Amino acid sequence: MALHGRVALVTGGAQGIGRAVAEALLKNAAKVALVDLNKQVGEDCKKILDQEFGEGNCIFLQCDVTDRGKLQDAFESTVQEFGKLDIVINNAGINNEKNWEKTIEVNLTSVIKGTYLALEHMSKEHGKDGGVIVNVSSMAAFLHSPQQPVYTATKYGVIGFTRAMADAAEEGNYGVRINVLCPAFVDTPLLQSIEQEDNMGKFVKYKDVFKEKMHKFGVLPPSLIAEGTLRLITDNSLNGAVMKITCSKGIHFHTYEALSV
Ligand SMILES: NC(=O)C1=CN([C@@H]2O[C@H](COP(=O)(O)OP(=O)(O)OC[C@H]3O[C@@H](n4cnc5c(N)ncnc54)[C@H](O)[C@@H]3O)[C@@H](O)[C@H]2O)C=CC1
Ligand SMILES: CC/C=C\C[C@H](O)/C=C/C=C\C=C\C=C\C(=O)[C@@H](O)C/C=C\CCC(=O)O
Repeated sequence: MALHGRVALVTGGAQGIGRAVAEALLKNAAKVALVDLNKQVGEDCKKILDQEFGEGNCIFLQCDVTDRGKLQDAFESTVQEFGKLDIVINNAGINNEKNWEKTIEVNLTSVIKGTYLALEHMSKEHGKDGGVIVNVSSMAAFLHSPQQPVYTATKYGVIGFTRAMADAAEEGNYGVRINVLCPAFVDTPLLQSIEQEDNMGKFVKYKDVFKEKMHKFGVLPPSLIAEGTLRLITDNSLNGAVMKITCSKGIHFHTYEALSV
């Protein structure tokens, strides 16, 4: 899929990885809807992106992705503003082992909601023209994080759901490719949460262990995650792909043993 003129919706688009993906899309002449809970950061981000890429290419929609109605409104507002929808990045995520139910709601349940809403607006089964969905998991799904058991579970879940949906999309001829992104540690505000008892709960006592792991594996720039995301969007051969991005191997793909059924 070429990006020029395409319309993308990015959840968690106000900062971090989501903002880097939005910037990369705008650099390639796509239109972007930033969907984010944080009104101030989102409006500030839009102002900066408007200055860099010109007005009319980016909108900010304040939305809590856990609120299905509000998320549906965000999809509809995006289509109303730009006339169509081609790309959905289900990126919004939190790291909270204290309020772990919230973590499941944001990191997994809302990715499922976002995927189903994306299909309602892009799939040929709904009379639309097709598109691409990228769901954001983590390397925590390959090197599970004892300090983040529920976060880890959500990221495992995103991979399983996305791979299953990719097969469903192919078998059902949805015209939609669905891929999953698994970054290692990335230099975003999310990393600050490991220091907070409000986020880590009883696991906060392991913050030095966590920091050692970050030192060992390194911390990636958000721009590299954006580069990988654009590859998942533009490479028409990729459906059900599990992209890993690490300091040691850069952008690469996880391969699974073929099922002997
Ligand atoms: N930073 C890292 O080391 C890694 C992050 N990831 C994943 O990448 C995704 C983005 O993370 P970062 O950019 O690092 O985090 P971040 O905290 O810098 O940005 C996340 C954005 O999502 C928004 N958000 C949070 N809850 C929301 C909700 N309920 N509704 C709407 N927006 C909401 C926040 O306001 C924020 O703007 C997450 O899914 C995270 O799990 C994956 C691997 C590594
Ligand atoms: C507060 C930040 C919260 C979450 C950040 C992120 O989502 C969690 C990451 C957890 C683990 C990261 C592991 C990184 C591993 C690597 O960088 C690899 O180079 C290690 C080598 C092999 C991994 C096994 C494999 O590739 O299958």
